[in-house]
Amino acid sequence: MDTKVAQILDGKALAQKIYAELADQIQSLQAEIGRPPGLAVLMVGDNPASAAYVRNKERACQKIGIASFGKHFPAETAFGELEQVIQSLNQDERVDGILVQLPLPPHLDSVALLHAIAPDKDADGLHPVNLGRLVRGESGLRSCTPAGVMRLLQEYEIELKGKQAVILGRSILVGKPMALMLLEADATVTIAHSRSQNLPDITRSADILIAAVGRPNLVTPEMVKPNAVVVDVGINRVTDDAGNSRLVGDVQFEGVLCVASSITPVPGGIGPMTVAMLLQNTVWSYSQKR
Ligand SMILES: NC(=O)C1=CN([C@@H]2O[C@H](COP(=O)(O)OP(=O)(O)OC[C@H]3O[C@@H](n4cnc5c(N)ncnc54)[C@H](OP(=O)(O)O)[C@@H]3O)[C@@H](O)[C@H]2O)C=CC1
Ligand SMILES: Nc1nc(=O)c2c([nH]1)NC[C@@H]1CN(c3ccc(C(=O)N[C@@H](CCC(=O)O)C(=O)O)cc3)C=[N+]21
Repeated sequence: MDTKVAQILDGKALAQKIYAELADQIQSLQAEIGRPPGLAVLMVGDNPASAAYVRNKERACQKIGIASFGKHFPAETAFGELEQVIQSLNQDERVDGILVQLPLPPHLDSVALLHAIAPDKDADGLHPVNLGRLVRGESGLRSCTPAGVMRLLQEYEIELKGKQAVILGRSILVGKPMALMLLEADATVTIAHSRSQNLPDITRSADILIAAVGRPNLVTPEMVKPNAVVVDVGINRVTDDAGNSRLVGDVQFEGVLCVASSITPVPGGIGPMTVAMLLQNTVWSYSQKR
């Protein structure tokens, strides 16, 4: 008997296509605006995973012609200093997008810091004004990871209308905005979290299953409905028996590959899409300066 294998939803390839489109857009806008777009990424402390993400963003910016204003601060930096930096970036006419890398060291109030970012420069879509627009279904700057999931599903023409969508995770960065975007696309949406009971019963009802938890192998083949679409947002660094470190998602990939109809890989799935949406948001803010 042949074993059926799911279609791989290739986020890396789609991200490359989006970069090419953004590079063209920047070229034509630059003649009008007279400067390149600018993105400022603030990182506080030394989180190795964040450092890799920041490097990826800088590389992508360079490739398509966005100026990066990266700033790295020691872990013990005071709230007031970061707030002042954000205020000066809010005023800086060369900067179209500002992102504060999360999580922040525990002494810093991340919500208060996110509120300090000017809503029209909020490339991460996490300011209350932008989250409010999303709740209302208005256009605006949208959270990059869920926007990247939607764009990837759209690229592969995956039907969402009327389908059962289940999201594992309810963070403000991923789970909650993901639920709102799927709802906007007319899916029937369920959000599960660490207190949800009978998780496998919930996940087995999903036509579209989104895992955004941060636990390797949380989603096993038994938890997946045959022919479901499985989106793995999780990014976890694990070390194997030989001592080699690698990235895995929240989904037991090899097992679920034989149950699902489509699946996103890690790496090469939603990670690259997140970076592409961040740059798309930056270019959108930039285009408003015409
Ligand atoms: N691909 C990408 O571009 C991105 C990937 N990520 C990755 O996505 C993952 C989630 O990120 P983020 O949302 O920021 O993480 P958070 O830690 O903020 O949220 C995790 C969520 O998972 C829930 N949860 C924890 N354990 C379980 C469980 N056993 N069963 C069901 N739900 C559970 C939590 O529930 P509760 O609310 O009850 O605590 C919480 O809602 C991480 O691996 C992160 O690295 C994040 C951003 C971008
Ligand atoms: N304010 C804020 N916004 C975020 O969006 C945000 C954040 N903070 N903090 C950390 C998480 C994590 N995150 C990733 C994005 C892309 C990759 C990515 O590009 N991953 C590649 C591989 C990268 C590698 O190999 O190092 C991939 O999955 O193929 C990873 C992780 C965004 N986050």
